[in-house]
Amino acid sequence: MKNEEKNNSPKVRIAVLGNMNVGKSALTVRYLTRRFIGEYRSNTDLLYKQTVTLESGLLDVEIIDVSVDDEDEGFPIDQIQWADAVLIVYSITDRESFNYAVRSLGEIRQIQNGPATYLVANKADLDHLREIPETEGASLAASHGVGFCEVSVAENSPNLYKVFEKLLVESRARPVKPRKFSVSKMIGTLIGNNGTRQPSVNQGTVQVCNKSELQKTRLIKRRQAFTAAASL
Ligand SMILES: Nc1nc2c(ncn2[C@@H]2O[C@H](COP(=O)(O)OP(=O)(O)OP(=O)(O)O)[C@@H](O)[C@H]2O)c(=O)[nH]1
Repeated sequence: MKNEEKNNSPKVRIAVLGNMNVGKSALTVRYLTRRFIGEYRSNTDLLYKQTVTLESGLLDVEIIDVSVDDEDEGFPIDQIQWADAVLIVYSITDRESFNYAVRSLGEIRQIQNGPATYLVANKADLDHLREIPETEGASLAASHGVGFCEVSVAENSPNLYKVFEKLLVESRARPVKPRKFSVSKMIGTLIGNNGTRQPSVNQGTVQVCNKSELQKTRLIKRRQAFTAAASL
């Protein structure tokens, strides 16, 4: 945590939130590595760290891929309060994932000085399986005053990069967020204190958060295999 405290470069934290199987991991990994990983299920939060280049210069970005599973019914308020920006993802083929997005937007709305938020409808390539018209997503976003677009992570929609950039730029323009938790304490809570070995994500890192040691070990091994395949 010492490094965390010493690092003075600008930093933005993004939480990627959405129901199961909507493509949160695929979206995050696509943004960070430009690669599409087809099979990427996990039941553990993952924290990605990477330095990205914006027009305004270098920016340290941390992205938490928030895991949702059947037993995990509560809204992940800690992760949302930790974040400067939230990207809510649903799948156009899955009405339940849209309902989850509706609930999440409602929860975020109740947070005072809440995070910059964007709504993303994924799997636009599966139009033949569509359950949610684009207009419905757009009007949901408009009713909460947040940005919206449809993307296909599989087909590498240019819009998905624009969404992350908009959130980063918007978060940078906001006053520094008064944090309820110390950064060190919050990161410690999210990732545990054993973050000694971090596999690389295309010059960034990924850390497993929260769950059992067995899951951590298994997932780190999967990520190492992935990063070996995905490094440019
Ligand atoms: N057709 C299509 N499939 C996609 C797209 N994005 C992701 N997928 C697939 O959707 C499935 C779920 O993707 P994940 O990235 O694991 O989704 P997730 O939201 O992280 O899922 P959880 O781990 O359950 O939280 C995988 O089989 C992906 O290959 C897309 O744009 N189009």
